[in-house]
Amino acid sequence: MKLGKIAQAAGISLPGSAMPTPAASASGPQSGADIEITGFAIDHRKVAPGTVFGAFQGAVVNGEDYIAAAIASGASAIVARPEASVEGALHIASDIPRRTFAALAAQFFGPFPKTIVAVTGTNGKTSTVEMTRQLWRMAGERAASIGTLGVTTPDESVSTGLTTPDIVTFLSNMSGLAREGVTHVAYEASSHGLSQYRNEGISVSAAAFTNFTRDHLDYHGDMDDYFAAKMRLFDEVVADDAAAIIWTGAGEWTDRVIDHAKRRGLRLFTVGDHGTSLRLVSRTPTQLGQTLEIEYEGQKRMINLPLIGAYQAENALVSAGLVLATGGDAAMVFDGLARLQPVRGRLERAAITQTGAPVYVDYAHTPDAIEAAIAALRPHVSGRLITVFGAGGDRDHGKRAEMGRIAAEKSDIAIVTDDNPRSEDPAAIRAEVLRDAPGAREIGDRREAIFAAVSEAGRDDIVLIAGKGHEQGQIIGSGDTMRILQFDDVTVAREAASPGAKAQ
Ligand SMILES: CC(=O)N[C@H]1[C@@H](OP(=O)(O)OP(=O)(O)OC[C@H]2O[C@@H](n3ccc(=O)[nH]c3=O)[C@H](O)[C@@H]2O)O[C@H](CO)[C@@H](O)[C@@H]1O[C@H](C)C(=O)N[C@@H](C)C(=O)N[C@H](CCC(=O)O)C(=O)O
Ligand SMILES: Nc1ncnc2c1ncn2[C@@H]1O[C@H](COP(=O)(O)OP(=O)(O)OP(=O)(O)O)[C@@H](O)[C@H]1O
Ligand SMILES: N[C@H](CCC[C@H](N)C(=O)O)C(=O)O
Ligand SMILES: [Mg+2]
Repeated sequence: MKLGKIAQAAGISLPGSAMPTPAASASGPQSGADIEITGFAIDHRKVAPGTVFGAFQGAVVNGEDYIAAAIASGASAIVARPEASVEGALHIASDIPRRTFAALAAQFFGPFPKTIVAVTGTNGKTSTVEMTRQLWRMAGERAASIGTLGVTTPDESVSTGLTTPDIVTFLSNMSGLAREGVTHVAYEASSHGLSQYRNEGISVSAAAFTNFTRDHLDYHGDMDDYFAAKMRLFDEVVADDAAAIIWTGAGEWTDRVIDHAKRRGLRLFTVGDHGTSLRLVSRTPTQLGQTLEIEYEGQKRMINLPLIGAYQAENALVSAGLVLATGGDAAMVFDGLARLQPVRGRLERAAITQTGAPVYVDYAHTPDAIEAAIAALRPHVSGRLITVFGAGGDRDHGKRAEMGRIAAEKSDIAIVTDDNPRSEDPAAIRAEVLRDAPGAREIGDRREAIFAAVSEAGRDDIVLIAGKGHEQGQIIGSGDTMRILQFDDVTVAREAASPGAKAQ
């Protein structure tokens, strides 16, 4: 495809073109319009002849340092800041190179599925995109989801390693899905992904907000900065006529999201106790799920959701909002809610101990999520709630003591263990988690901790294993010495619960 055609479709002017744009312009030895483009890359090691290379300043290295190497490998054009030095290829200069790159790449990779929706929020993104995919599938659509669980299509699920893949992977996945006949995609927009323009250039018909609490302050600095990253979804990423599906239970943050959506002129669709589009009138836990009374378009309905916990009801209703706001049929959506399958690693019942106590695996890795997971299980415990959890290394330190405090306060027994120590000393992470957790036990080895919890559990107790959910490994070390040791909470829980189980 010719660069001129790509740039024109993206609204970016190349030298000699009549169409100026304030954000980006191009200069270089030739106009560039006639250059035949073969691909897009953000890593110079993936550049082939005819590639457009995006040279971005990163958290670890400066991609501009690889411009010469990219040109040596055949890059035809470089998207970089105006001050970057580019010799021997067209310099597409931009003050926000990641955005300009995304806009160009999207023209190259399209067409994309017709209905694309995005979900942001501190917790609940994976659950919500997964439930949205399920609701569409039950309504007969060919649907997929992209997020922490990877790319899930009607036929398979493939891991990408990140919640929000890099822009090139994201756009090529999207076009691959379109080629497979997928028409509906729900994707997870993480704050890292949003601040790094990893998901741009496509037409997003609706965006949802689940909640906003502490996480990732290692990367974002403070809550306002973290929130601003998330708000790019509503301010810039979604289409002009998109819908904004907003959970109303997030206090002042809900009001702030509503302000952003209004300012952008989006169609507001509020969901929750105070939702005006989809109202949650009441919620009653049942043995295996919960009954939700909801009100939609003036009509009240009862839904038997086959999942436990307030948080799962919230995510399910936000998913319903996404499907309804993008043209889904109400009767099908509400019938679908009663048939939702559990999301992997989110309050997944992994085993029943020899004494009859259920063992749940959950992905809670923030203070708010630990609280939500415990609250979900509380109505189902007549004995003790035993929580096994830890905090990840090389991530927000400030959340650790808060996670410990909440787990110790809200559980009957809290066991602090390891969860992906990465480059840090695991004992030091545990010490931070234990700081405000009086009475909590410390068992560093995660397998031993799970075995201890399971052997402690009596008939009326429940065990919660939090933090790793669907993850398949324990990440130890970083850089060249990084290793991932196979570890799956569900498998270990089953081993611990089997007759004659031994930790070693
Ligand atoms: C902090 C962070 O988000 N880093 C991600 C980001 O890195 P960056 O842009 O800062 O990249 P960098 O490593 O400094 O390099 C800068 C540029 O030089 C390029 N480069 C680099 C080296 C080289 O030899 N050649 C080269 O061209 C890189 O491709 C990059 O474009 O872009 C990289 C490429 O897309 C990601 O792999 C990398 O994710 C790292 C591995 C990571 O751990 N990210 C986590 C924190 C993350 O993103 N998590 C979120 C949120 C999770 C959630 O709450 O759900 C997620 O969306 O997964
Ligand atoms: N709506 C919610 N409110 C509070 N806590 C929630 C909510 N949804 C999920 N959680 C908690 O957060 C955990 C992670 O859920 P999920 O994977 O859906 O979130 P996420 O936003 O995708 O997380 P990540 O940022 O790691 O990708 C759950 O296991 C649960 O403990
Ligand atoms: N996407 C989240 C997942 C954290 C999961 C937890 N197991 C950990 O390693 O901290 C992150 O990268 O912060
Ligand atoms: Mg996720």
